[in-house]
Amino acid sequence: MTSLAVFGTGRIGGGVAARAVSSGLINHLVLYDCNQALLEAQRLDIEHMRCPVTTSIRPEDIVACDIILYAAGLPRNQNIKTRAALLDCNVPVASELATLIPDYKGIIIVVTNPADILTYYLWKSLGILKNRIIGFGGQLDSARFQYELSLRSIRDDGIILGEHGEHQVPIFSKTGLDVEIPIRDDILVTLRNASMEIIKGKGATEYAPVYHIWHLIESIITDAKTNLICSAILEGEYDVTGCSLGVPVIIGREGILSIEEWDLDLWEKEHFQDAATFVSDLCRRIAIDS
Ligand SMILES: NC(=O)C1=CN([C@@H]2O[C@H](COP(=O)(O)OP(=O)(O)OC[C@H]3O[C@@H](n4cnc5c(N)ncnc54)[C@H](O)[C@@H]3O)[C@@H](O)[C@H]2O)C=CC1
Ligand SMILES: O=C([O-])CC(=O)C(=O)O
Repeated sequence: MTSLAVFGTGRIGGGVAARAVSSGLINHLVLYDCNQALLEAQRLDIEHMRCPVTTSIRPEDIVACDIILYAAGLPRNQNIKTRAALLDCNVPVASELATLIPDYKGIIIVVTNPADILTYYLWKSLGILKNRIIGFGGQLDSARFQYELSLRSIRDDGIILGEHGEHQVPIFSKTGLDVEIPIRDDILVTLRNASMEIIKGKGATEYAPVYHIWHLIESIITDAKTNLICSAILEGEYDVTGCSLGVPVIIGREGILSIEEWDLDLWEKEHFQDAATFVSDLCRRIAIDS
Protein backbone atom coordinates (compact mmCIF):
# COMPACT_ATOMS: atom_id res chain seq x y z
CA MET A 1 0.00 0.00 0.00
CA THR A 2 1.06 3.57 -0.60
CA SER A 3 1.05 6.80 1.39
CA LEU A 4 0.37 10.09 -0.37
CA ALA A 5 0.99 13.63 0.85
CA VAL A 6 -0.88 16.50 -0.75
CA PHE A 7 0.89 19.81 -0.21
CA GLY A 8 -1.72 22.42 -1.13
CA THR A 9 -5.30 21.23 -0.79
CA GLY A 10 -7.05 23.70 -3.07
CA ARG A 11 -8.96 22.75 -6.23
CA ILE A 12 -6.26 20.54 -7.71
CA GLY A 13 -4.76 19.12 -4.50
CA GLY A 14 -8.17 18.57 -2.92
CA GLY A 15 -9.55 16.95 -6.07
CA VAL A 16 -6.64 14.53 -6.38
CA ALA A 17 -6.79 13.72 -2.64
CA ALA A 18 -10.47 12.74 -2.91
CA ARG A 19 -9.78 10.66 -6.00
CA ALA A 20 -6.86 8.92 -4.28
CA VAL A 21 -8.90 8.08 -1.20
CA SER A 22 -11.68 6.48 -3.25
CA SER A 23 -9.24 4.53 -5.45
CA GLY A 24 -8.40 1.79 -2.97
CA LEU A 25 -4.73 2.32 -3.91
CA ILE A 26 -3.57 4.34 -0.91
CA ASN A 27 -3.80 3.58 2.79
CA HIS A 28 -2.50 6.83 4.28
CA LEU A 29 -3.05 10.47 3.30
CA VAL A 30 -1.28 13.53 4.66
CA LEU A 31 -2.86 16.87 3.85
CA TYR A 32 -1.19 20.23 4.24
CA ASP A 33 -2.27 23.77 3.41
CA CYS A 34 -1.40 27.16 4.89
CA ASN A 35 -5.13 27.97 4.98
CA GLN A 36 -6.04 26.18 8.23
CA ALA A 37 -9.79 26.52 7.75
CA LEU A 38 -9.60 24.99 4.28
CA LEU A 39 -7.25 22.25 5.48
CA GLU A 40 -9.59 21.21 8.28
CA ALA A 41 -12.59 21.33 5.92
CA GLN A 42 -10.82 19.16 3.34
CA ARG A 43 -9.78 16.68 6.03
CA LEU A 44 -13.33 16.39 7.35
CA ASP A 45 -14.84 16.07 3.89
CA ILE A 46 -12.43 13.21 3.18
CA GLU A 47 -13.10 11.56 6.54
CA HIS A 48 -16.81 11.60 5.70
CA MET A 49 -16.10 9.45 2.64
CA ARG A 50 -15.48 6.63 5.17
CA CYS A 51 -12.85 4.97 3.01
CA PRO A 52 -10.20 2.79 4.67
CA VAL A 53 -7.50 5.47 4.60
CA THR A 54 -5.86 7.03 7.65
CA THR A 55 -5.27 10.78 7.52
CA SER A 56 -2.92 13.30 9.07
CA ILE A 57 -2.57 17.08 8.82
CA ARG A 58 0.79 17.19 10.62
CA PRO A 59 3.39 18.80 8.31
CA GLU A 60 6.12 16.62 9.84
CA ASP A 61 4.34 13.53 8.45
CA ILE A 62 4.82 14.63 4.81
CA VAL A 63 8.41 13.41 4.60
CA ALA A 64 7.46 9.80 5.41
CA CYS A 65 5.06 9.53 2.44
CA ASP A 66 5.87 7.50 -0.67
CA ILE A 67 4.55 10.21 -3.00
CA ILE A 68 4.18 13.96 -2.51
CA LEU A 69 1.84 15.94 -4.73
CA TYR A 70 2.97 19.56 -4.73
CA ALA A 71 -0.02 21.72 -5.70
CA ALA A 72 0.33 24.66 -3.29
CA GLY A 73 0.64 28.23 -4.42
CA LEU A 74 -0.87 30.89 -6.56
CA PRO A 75 -2.92 29.88 -9.62
CA ARG A 76 -3.45 32.16 -12.62
CA ASN A 77 -6.39 34.46 -13.09
CA GLN A 78 -7.42 36.35 -16.22
CA ASN A 79 -4.85 39.06 -15.55
CA ILE A 80 -1.87 36.70 -15.25
CA LYS A 81 -1.08 36.02 -18.87
CA THR A 82 1.59 33.31 -18.54
CA ARG A 83 2.39 30.52 -16.08
CA ALA A 84 5.98 31.78 -15.95
CA ALA A 85 4.66 35.02 -14.41
CA LEU A 86 3.79 33.00 -11.27
CA LEU A 87 7.44 32.15 -10.66
CA ASP A 88 8.34 34.84 -8.12
CA CYS A 89 5.18 34.17 -6.07
CA ASN A 90 5.54 30.41 -6.07
CA VAL A 91 9.29 29.88 -5.50
CA PRO A 92 8.91 30.73 -1.77
CA VAL A 93 6.17 28.08 -1.51
CA ALA A 94 8.46 25.48 -3.12
CA SER A 95 11.16 26.55 -0.70
CA GLU A 96 8.76 25.92 2.24
CA LEU A 97 8.13 22.42 0.95
CA ALA A 98 11.87 21.79 0.59
CA THR A 99 12.40 22.84 4.22
CA LEU A 100 9.78 20.34 5.40
CA ILE A 101 11.28 17.33 3.60
CA PRO A 102 15.07 17.14 4.03
CA ASP A 103 16.63 13.91 2.67
CA TYR A 104 13.33 12.93 1.05
CA LYS A 105 13.56 9.56 -0.69
CA GLY A 106 10.09 9.20 -2.23
CA ILE A 107 8.59 10.64 -5.42
CA ILE A 108 7.53 14.27 -5.88
CA ILE A 109 5.00 15.36 -8.48
CA VAL A 110 5.18 19.07 -9.23
CA VAL A 111 1.91 20.63 -10.35
CA THR A 112 2.29 24.20 -9.15
CA ASN A 113 3.14 26.59 -11.97
CA PRO A 114 5.45 27.25 -13.57
CA ALA A 115 5.77 23.48 -13.22
CA ASP A 116 8.96 22.91 -15.27
CA ILE A 117 10.93 25.56 -13.43
CA LEU A 118 9.69 24.53 -9.98
CA THR A 119 10.59 20.91 -10.80
CA TYR A 120 14.15 22.01 -11.49
CA TYR A 121 14.17 24.24 -8.39
CA LEU A 122 13.10 21.42 -6.08
CA TRP A 123 15.55 19.02 -7.68
CA LYS A 124 18.39 21.46 -6.99
CA SER A 125 17.16 22.37 -3.50
CA LEU A 126 16.60 18.81 -2.33
CA GLY A 127 19.38 16.94 -4.12
CA ILE A 128 16.79 14.24 -4.87
CA LEU A 129 17.49 11.66 -7.60
CA LYS A 130 16.29 13.06 -10.92
CA ASN A 131 14.03 10.11 -11.69
CA ARG A 132 12.13 10.83 -8.46
CA ILE A 133 10.88 14.30 -9.37
CA ILE A 134 8.23 14.57 -12.06
CA GLY A 135 6.73 17.78 -13.44
CA PHE A 136 3.10 17.55 -14.51
CA GLY A 137 1.66 19.32 -17.57
CA GLY A 138 2.55 17.44 -20.75
CA GLN A 139 -0.25 14.90 -20.36
CA LEU A 140 -2.77 17.72 -20.09
CA ASP A 141 -1.30 19.72 -22.97
CA SER A 142 -1.29 16.57 -25.11
CA ALA A 143 -4.95 15.92 -24.31
CA ARG A 144 -5.78 19.48 -25.36
CA PHE A 145 -3.84 18.96 -28.58
CA GLN A 146 -5.77 15.75 -29.24
CA TYR A 147 -8.99 17.70 -28.78
CA GLU A 148 -7.86 20.38 -31.25
CA LEU A 149 -6.85 17.72 -33.78
CA SER A 150 -10.20 15.98 -33.38
CA LEU A 151 -11.95 19.25 -34.28
CA ARG A 152 -10.01 19.10 -37.55
CA SER A 153 -11.02 15.43 -37.99
CA ILE A 154 -7.47 14.25 -37.33
CA ARG A 155 -7.37 11.18 -35.10
CA ASP A 156 -3.99 11.02 -33.45
CA ASP A 157 -2.21 10.56 -30.13
CA GLY A 158 -1.39 14.28 -30.22
CA ILE A 159 1.80 14.77 -28.22
CA ILE A 160 3.09 18.02 -26.71
CA LEU A 161 6.71 18.33 -25.58
CA GLY A 162 8.61 21.31 -24.17
CA GLU A 163 7.40 23.81 -21.59
CA HIS A 164 4.06 23.56 -19.85
CA GLY A 165 3.41 27.11 -20.97
CA GLU A 166 3.89 29.43 -23.91
CA HIS A 167 6.82 27.37 -25.23
CA GLN A 168 4.93 24.13 -25.65
CA VAL A 169 5.83 22.10 -28.74
CA PRO A 170 3.10 20.20 -30.62
CA ILE A 171 4.59 17.18 -32.37
CA PHE A 172 3.20 16.93 -35.89
CA SER A 173 5.84 14.67 -37.40
CA LYS A 174 4.28 11.63 -35.75
CA THR A 175 0.81 12.26 -37.19
CA GLY A 176 1.87 10.88 -40.56
CA LEU A 177 0.32 13.99 -42.11
CA ASP A 178 2.18 16.83 -43.76
CA VAL A 179 0.86 19.70 -41.63
CA GLU A 180 2.03 23.00 -43.10
CA ILE A 181 3.81 25.59 -40.95
CA PRO A 182 0.98 28.20 -40.98
CA ILE A 183 -1.48 25.55 -39.79
CA ARG A 184 0.96 24.41 -37.08
CA ASP A 185 1.42 28.02 -35.94
CA ASP A 186 -2.34 28.50 -35.89
CA ILE A 187 -2.89 25.39 -33.75
CA LEU A 188 -0.08 26.46 -31.41
CA VAL A 189 -1.76 29.83 -30.80
CA THR A 190 -5.00 28.04 -29.89
CA LEU A 191 -3.17 25.62 -27.57
CA ARG A 192 -1.39 28.41 -25.74
CA ASN A 193 -4.78 29.87 -24.91
CA ALA A 194 -6.55 26.58 -24.11
CA SER A 195 -6.52 26.80 -20.31
CA MET A 196 -7.20 30.54 -20.23
CA GLU A 197 -10.53 29.89 -21.95
CA ILE A 198 -11.47 27.78 -18.92
CA ILE A 199 -9.99 30.18 -16.37
CA LYS A 200 -12.12 32.98 -17.87
CA GLY A 201 -15.27 30.88 -17.66
CA LYS A 202 -14.95 29.14 -14.28
CA GLY A 203 -11.95 30.64 -12.51
CA ALA A 204 -9.56 27.70 -12.94
CA THR A 205 -8.92 24.44 -14.72
CA GLU A 206 -9.85 21.50 -12.58
CA TYR A 207 -11.36 18.26 -13.94
CA ALA A 208 -8.80 17.58 -16.68
CA PRO A 209 -5.73 18.29 -14.50
CA VAL A 210 -7.12 16.16 -11.66
CA TYR A 211 -7.91 13.32 -14.08
CA HIS A 212 -4.45 13.29 -15.66
CA ILE A 213 -2.57 13.81 -12.37
CA TRP A 214 -4.40 10.82 -10.96
CA HIS A 215 -3.45 8.74 -14.01
CA LEU A 216 0.19 9.63 -13.33
CA ILE A 217 -0.05 8.70 -9.63
CA GLU A 218 -1.85 5.47 -10.48
CA SER A 219 0.94 4.60 -12.95
CA ILE A 220 3.51 5.06 -10.20
CA ILE A 221 1.62 3.10 -7.55
CA THR A 222 0.83 0.17 -9.84
CA ASP A 223 4.28 0.21 -11.49
CA ALA A 224 2.42 0.35 -14.80
CA LYS A 225 5.41 1.42 -16.94
CA THR A 226 3.12 3.83 -18.77
CA ASN A 227 4.28 6.04 -21.64
CA LEU A 228 3.48 9.60 -20.60
CA ILE A 229 4.71 13.11 -21.34
CA CYS A 230 6.14 14.57 -18.15
CA SER A 231 8.63 17.24 -17.26
CA ALA A 232 11.96 15.56 -16.55
CA ILE A 233 15.37 16.90 -15.56
CA LEU A 234 17.42 16.81 -18.74
CA GLU A 235 21.14 16.11 -18.71
CA GLY A 236 21.99 15.93 -22.39
CA GLU A 237 18.79 14.36 -23.72
CA TYR A 238 17.55 16.34 -26.74
CA ASP A 239 20.89 18.25 -26.43
CA VAL A 240 19.52 20.07 -23.39
CA THR A 241 20.91 20.48 -19.86
CA GLY A 242 20.13 22.75 -16.95
CA CYS A 243 16.35 22.53 -16.93
CA SER A 244 13.30 20.30 -16.77
CA LEU A 245 11.04 19.99 -19.81
CA GLY A 246 8.18 17.87 -21.10
CA VAL A 247 9.55 14.76 -22.83
CA PRO A 248 8.30 11.21 -23.44
CA VAL A 249 8.99 9.11 -20.35
CA ILE A 250 8.12 5.72 -18.94
CA ILE A 251 6.53 5.93 -15.50
CA GLY A 252 6.62 3.23 -12.83
CA ARG A 253 7.12 2.63 -9.13
CA GLU A 254 10.58 4.30 -9.13
CA GLY A 255 9.24 7.39 -10.91
CA ILE A 256 10.76 8.17 -14.31
CA LEU A 257 12.14 4.82 -15.48
CA SER A 258 13.52 6.22 -18.75
CA ILE A 259 13.39 9.17 -21.12
CA GLU A 260 12.74 8.44 -24.78
CA GLU A 261 14.54 10.49 -27.41
CA TRP A 262 12.47 10.97 -30.53
CA ASP A 263 13.59 12.28 -33.90
CA LEU A 264 11.93 15.66 -34.32
CA ASP A 265 11.53 17.58 -37.55
CA LEU A 266 13.14 21.00 -38.04
CA TRP A 267 10.14 23.06 -36.89
CA GLU A 268 9.79 20.90 -33.76
CA LYS A 269 13.53 21.00 -33.00
CA GLU A 270 13.59 24.79 -33.24
CA HIS A 271 10.57 25.15 -30.97
CA PHE A 272 12.02 22.64 -28.48
CA GLN A 273 15.30 24.58 -28.40
CA ASP A 274 13.36 27.84 -27.81
CA ALA A 275 11.58 26.15 -24.89
CA ALA A 276 14.91 24.97 -23.48
CA THR A 277 16.45 28.44 -23.75
CA PHE A 278 13.44 30.08 -22.11
CA VAL A 279 13.13 27.59 -19.24
CA SER A 280 16.91 27.28 -18.62
CA ASP A 281 17.23 31.05 -18.29
CA LEU A 282 14.58 31.07 -15.56
CA CYS A 283 16.10 27.98 -13.90
CA ARG A 284 19.48 29.69 -13.80
CA ARG A 285 17.92 32.76 -12.24
CA ILE A 286 16.23 30.90 -9.38
CA ALA A 287 19.13 28.48 -8.89
CA ILE A 288 21.35 31.48 -8.19
CA ASP A 289 18.75 32.87 -5.76
CA SER A 290 18.33 29.54 -3.92
N1 LIG B 1 0.86 21.82 -14.09
C1 LIG B 1 -0.41 21.88 -14.49
O1 LIG B 1 -0.81 21.31 -15.51
C2 LIG B 1 -1.40 22.64 -13.68
C3 LIG B 1 -0.94 23.48 -12.69
N2 LIG B 1 -1.82 24.16 -11.92
C4 LIG B 1 -1.22 24.98 -10.87
O2 LIG B 1 -1.43 24.33 -9.61
C5 LIG B 1 -1.44 25.31 -8.57
C6 LIG B 1 -2.68 25.11 -7.69
O3 LIG B 1 -3.84 25.41 -8.45
P1 LIG B 1 -5.30 25.36 -7.75
O4 LIG B 1 -5.43 24.15 -6.94
O5 LIG B 1 -6.28 25.67 -8.81
O6 LIG B 1 -5.17 26.62 -6.78
P2 LIG B 1 -5.96 26.85 -5.41
O7 LIG B 1 -5.82 28.30 -5.09
O8 LIG B 1 -7.30 26.26 -5.46
O9 LIG B 1 -5.08 26.00 -4.38
C7 LIG B 1 -3.79 26.37 -4.01
C8 LIG B 1 -3.66 26.10 -2.54
O10 LIG B 1 -2.32 26.36 -2.14
C9 LIG B 1 -2.38 26.86 -0.80
N3 LIG B 1 -1.13 27.54 -0.49
C10 LIG B 1 -0.69 28.71 -0.95
N4 LIG B 1 0.51 28.99 -0.40
C11 LIG B 1 0.81 27.95 0.42
C12 LIG B 1 1.92 27.65 1.26
N5 LIG B 1 2.96 28.50 1.37
N6 LIG B 1 1.91 26.49 1.96
C13 LIG B 1 0.85 25.66 1.86
N7 LIG B 1 -0.23 25.90 1.09
C14 LIG B 1 -0.23 27.03 0.37
C15 LIG B 1 -3.60 27.79 -0.81
O11 LIG B 1 -4.07 28.02 0.51
C16 LIG B 1 -4.57 26.99 -1.67
O12 LIG B 1 -5.43 26.17 -0.89
C17 LIG B 1 -1.36 26.67 -9.27
O13 LIG B 1 -0.04 27.13 -9.29
C18 LIG B 1 -1.83 26.34 -10.69
O14 LIG B 1 -1.34 27.27 -11.63
C19 LIG B 1 -3.16 24.04 -12.07
C20 LIG B 1 -3.67 23.23 -13.06
C21 LIG B 1 -2.83 22.48 -13.94
O1 LIG C 1 -3.28 27.49 -17.22
C1 LIG C 1 -3.12 27.48 -16.00
O2 LIG C 1 -2.76 28.46 -15.34
C2 LIG C 1 -3.37 26.19 -15.26
C3 LIG C 1 -2.64 25.14 -15.99
O3 LIG C 1 -1.44 25.05 -15.96
C4 LIG C 1 -3.39 24.34 -16.95
O4 LIG C 1 -4.60 24.11 -16.79
O5 LIG C 1 -2.77 23.90 -17.92
